[in-house]
Amino acid sequence: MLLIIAVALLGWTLYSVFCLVGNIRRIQKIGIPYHVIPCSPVNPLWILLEPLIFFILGLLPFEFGRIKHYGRRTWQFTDKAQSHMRMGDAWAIATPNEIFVYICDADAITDIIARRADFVRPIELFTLLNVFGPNTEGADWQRHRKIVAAPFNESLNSFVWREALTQAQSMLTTRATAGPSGGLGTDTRTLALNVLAATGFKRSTRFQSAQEAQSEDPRSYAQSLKTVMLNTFLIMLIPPSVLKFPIFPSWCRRAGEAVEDFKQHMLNMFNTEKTLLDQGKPGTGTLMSSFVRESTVDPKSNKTVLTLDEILGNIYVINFAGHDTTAGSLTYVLFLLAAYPNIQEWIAEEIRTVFPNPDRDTWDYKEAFPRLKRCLAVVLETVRLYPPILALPKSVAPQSTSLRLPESNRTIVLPKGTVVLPSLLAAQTHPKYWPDEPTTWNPRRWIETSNPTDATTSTPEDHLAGEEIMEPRAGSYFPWSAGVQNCAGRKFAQVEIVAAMAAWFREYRVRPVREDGEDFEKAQARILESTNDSYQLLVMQMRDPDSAKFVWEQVE
Ligand code: HEM
Repeated sequence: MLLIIAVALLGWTLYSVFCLVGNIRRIQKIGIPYHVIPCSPVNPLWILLEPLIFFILGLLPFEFGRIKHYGRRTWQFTDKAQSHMRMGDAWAIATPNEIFVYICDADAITDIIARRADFVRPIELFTLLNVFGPNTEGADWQRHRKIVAAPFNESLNSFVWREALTQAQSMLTTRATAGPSGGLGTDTRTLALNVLAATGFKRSTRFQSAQEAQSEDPRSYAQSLKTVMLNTFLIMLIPPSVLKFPIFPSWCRRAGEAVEDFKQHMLNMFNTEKTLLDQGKPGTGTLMSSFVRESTVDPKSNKTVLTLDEILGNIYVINFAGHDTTAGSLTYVLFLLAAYPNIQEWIAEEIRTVFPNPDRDTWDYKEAFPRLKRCLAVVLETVRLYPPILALPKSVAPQSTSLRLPESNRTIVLPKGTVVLPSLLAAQTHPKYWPDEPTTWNPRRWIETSNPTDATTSTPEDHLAGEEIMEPRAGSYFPWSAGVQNCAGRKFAQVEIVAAMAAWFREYRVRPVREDGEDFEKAQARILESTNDSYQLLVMQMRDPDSAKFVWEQVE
């Protein structure tokens, strides 16, 4: 038995070395600098064992190439534009399975995003997302996208606005009464989940602190969704039916059950919508109504436009894509604002000007949102430095394809199957596109004054009215991706975070609670350090946003 295992291991190692050498030769033919790592950082087993592998690697007296840096899934987060500054606008990583080519040339990135037939989404890298139903690309993706994107309109955004104001107000009341306390990460997750459930699926939920939520039925819609979202990675790696086996600890079994509970809630919603539509009624006007309408049989082709599995898959993707991303961004926003009180004052000036009346019921989305440019600048700057998604992989689909790199005035030829990555965080922090302290969080960089007024005579209203959001160069900023495959929920997220900021900062300020002997600078450095202590589960997020303590102080 041991001999069979040893032979299999040796065979696998030799095969990996053979593939790796082949991939190195292919990169040498492309003619770009490269690094070699012995295992693909997107291999699920590698991801699962990452902490153990890096612990063992840390004990070794030598290093395999640059594996300690490039072997981590999140290496881009610490690297930012460093590798591109060292190796130029195109360089590669060779692994036994894939060649990853990183590109940081704004025009070339725009080209990659536009050439959808040449650079396709490698859905084999996204198979983990197929928990409730299939993920798609090509013609199938187009069919889904039309249906998924349809309900993301201004009427939904106005709903998001209202719900986010209500949830943020409740969060503020809870926190202001609690006094100095932690748990901010849990609060922002609750807020984001409640906004998503209410606007997308008409499941209005009252904001509850972590303690209150413990008493809620774990099988309710909100609680099962919360459990699914908190355990997404586990659920994607181990089938939920297997997770329910008694050999697993209770929290794993609960995660497996939550998938079934959530599926049952979605099926109930599906049936309710279907009954309403069958009765000739308009449906509840949610994302589910839109999907159910499309699940009917097309009389021309006699085919169902969306199958039930596809509907469940889409709902999962929206929940997954819309929850962690927005919750994480809200958390970064609050930490960064706590670290930069001057920016709190800067946005508060705008919020008070836009809303002279403190009564939130009078705050109208259509009238106010376009005027909250400083608040939007905070969102844009936060996802510039802390994007939830670090990489937007594309795979070369034809036999080979050429890519022009205008900045270094050359063209490279990429073989079929190469994974090409527009370097999102590198482009967003490269000094060639962001010359002014590119790695410092500074929302003011987003504001241009189109019509400078005389500071001594103009009113704050005049001054604010002259402010415009700066338009970054195409290909140098794409946290929501770009082109036709961009994020369907971009404005949803922006409206939600801006509304929450307006609700919080008109009358309140958030301050870090100082630890023993700390002055403000030390507290600020500690808070910024926790934003940089981030990791990637499915999207980037702070490792421990709950332990830092904050206090909310009323200023008016
Ligand atoms: C800060 C917040 C957000 C960021 C930075 C973000 C970013 C992204 C990115 C980069 C993609 C493209 C992924 C790829 O091409 O592989 C994407 C796709 C998507 N996002 Fe978002 N997202 C955010 C919030 C949301 C929200 C709130 C929703 C919905 C409520 C949402 C729904 C989607 C959907 C449905 C897709 C798939 C689009 C498609 O394939 O056609 N996102 N998002």
